[in-house]
Amino acid sequence: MSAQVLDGKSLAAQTESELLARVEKLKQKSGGKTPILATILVGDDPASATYVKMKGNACRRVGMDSLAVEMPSSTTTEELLAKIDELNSNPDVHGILLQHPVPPQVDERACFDAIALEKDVDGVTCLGFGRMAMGEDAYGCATPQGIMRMLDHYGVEIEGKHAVVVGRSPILGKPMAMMLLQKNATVTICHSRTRDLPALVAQADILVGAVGKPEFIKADWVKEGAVVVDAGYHPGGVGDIELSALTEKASAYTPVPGGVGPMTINTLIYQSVESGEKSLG
Ligand SMILES: Nc1nc2c(c(=O)[nH]1)N[C@@H](CN(C=O)c1ccc(C(=O)N[C@@H](CCC(=O)O)C(=O)O)cc1)CN2
Repeated sequence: MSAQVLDGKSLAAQTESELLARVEKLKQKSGGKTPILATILVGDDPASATYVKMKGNACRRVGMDSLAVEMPSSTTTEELLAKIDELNSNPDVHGILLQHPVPPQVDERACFDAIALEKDVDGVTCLGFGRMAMGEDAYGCATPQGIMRMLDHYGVEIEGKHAVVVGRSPILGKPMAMMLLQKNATVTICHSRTRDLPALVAQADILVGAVGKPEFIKADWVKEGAVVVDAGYHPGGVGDIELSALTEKASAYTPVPGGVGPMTINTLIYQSVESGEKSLG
């Protein structure tokens, strides 16, 4: 039997029409004000510029505004911290997105953590992560939260399942593992020093590829009937998992493109609308 496609593109589009109505309602209630997402792009990485542009466009599609901040590749940590401080104090800004990666001289963790919790709609602060991991209220990190929203939408059962997350990055693998744990999965986190990765992947009822290497996870490692989530996107339109050979073997999978990527942006926008509602509504 062929696998169910967990279609992030269509779910994101469907959610955008709901968000458009919510923003419209907010405008009426607040005398024409809209939620505003500040996007910060540091340096000239073309892929990052594309993603930030996509985020600005998504804001406009739901009737929100974005405030695009662009800083040169010579930016220092202090300069970026000063900009984040300014945005934290700006009452018209409801969310702040600092695009990753920043140039190497910048202390990215310090800058992420400088974002005020109530404006951390991308879910990148340690405080937000800690609160989420403890089951407290916080905006989830955009990509793993987008994956959780997609699993929920498509009715994928998580409780009691063995979830294997391959990757442990601060804005993907680690929060992904905690979110799955919060939903009562039994979670294994694998990384570059994991021994016998194929054997662990083979145990996954839910497999998340978050390793950042093209087709690193091979189709023949994957258990028959697994739910396969590919959070990678690489040139040539491939993800972290050898997906082409899985369309029959998995029970469900996220395509690349059109799976996790659109849900990342949609979750950022969703959480920005929520933040706008908290302060304008
Ligand atoms: N501060 C952050 N930085 C980064 C994040 C993040 O969530 N927060 N994630 C990635 C990049 N990213 C968003 O920033 C991102 C990557 C890919 C996509 C996407 O929609 N991809 C499409 C295909 C791309 C295309 O058509 O050109 C897809 O998968 O269908 C969205 C967002 C790193 N940085």
